[in-house]
Amino acid sequence: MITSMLKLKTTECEPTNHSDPDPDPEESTAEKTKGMTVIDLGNASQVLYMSRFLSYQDSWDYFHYLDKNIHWTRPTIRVFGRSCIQPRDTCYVASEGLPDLVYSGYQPRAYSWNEFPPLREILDLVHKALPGSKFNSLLLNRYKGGNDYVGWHADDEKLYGPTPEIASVSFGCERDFFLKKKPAKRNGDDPPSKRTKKNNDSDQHSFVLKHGSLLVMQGYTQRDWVHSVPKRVKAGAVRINLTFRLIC
Ligand SMILES: O=C(O)CCC(=O)C(=O)O
Ligand SMILES: [Fe+2]
Repeated sequence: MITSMLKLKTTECEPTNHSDPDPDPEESTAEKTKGMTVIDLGNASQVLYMSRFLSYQDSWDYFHYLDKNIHWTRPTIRVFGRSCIQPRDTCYVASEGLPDLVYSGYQPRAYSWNEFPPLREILDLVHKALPGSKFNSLLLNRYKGGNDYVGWHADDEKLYGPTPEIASVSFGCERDFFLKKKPAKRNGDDPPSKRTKKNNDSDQHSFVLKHGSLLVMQGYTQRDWVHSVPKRVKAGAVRINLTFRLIC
């Protein structure tokens, strides 16, 4: 039950049918226990996915709270030496006394958990679902429609350490989430035949991140893989995503 917020009116972007059967991503390679699908990416990297982490109605209540109350901004960032407006809204929440986060030349202001009690509730639920996990910061994203996206990247900032665990909770419009293996480092001594490696099916994975779902990246996923949420022109509605992280 959501205790720390008022119930808000629903909008017409909410789908009415919420009892769809929910196929497992990549059934053949995935293991599933207690509603959690585990995808082994190899070399000590793995992804967990839970499509119904939060109930349908709680998820809409959180969505409306976050959409209305978070101090969203769309900052200017630097990508490949060029300044551009980040193609989605963002906000950052972190525990006190942590080193500042800087990404793509941008240092977000860190808000306190106390300002947004529902975020603490979601954090507690994530901790419960992932025994042994400990998150102390949160990057929020709001995709206002299908033109908003996040390009290929890894969350490999030094302050997260060598094997960051990143827990991602999604609300609202479903969007694709892609994972792709980073190209192997080239060895100049290799003959040309060895330098061009064909793409393998196991080097790419895709998920449709459902309303109320939880996706977790673990192990060396940030070192060896990149991920993205591409543009989807037909995705008209808003999606909100929370990524919980631990600053060491
Ligand atoms: O929106 C998502 O699902 C992913 C967001 C993401 O990759 C990030 O904030 O680093
Ligand atoms: Fe990311």
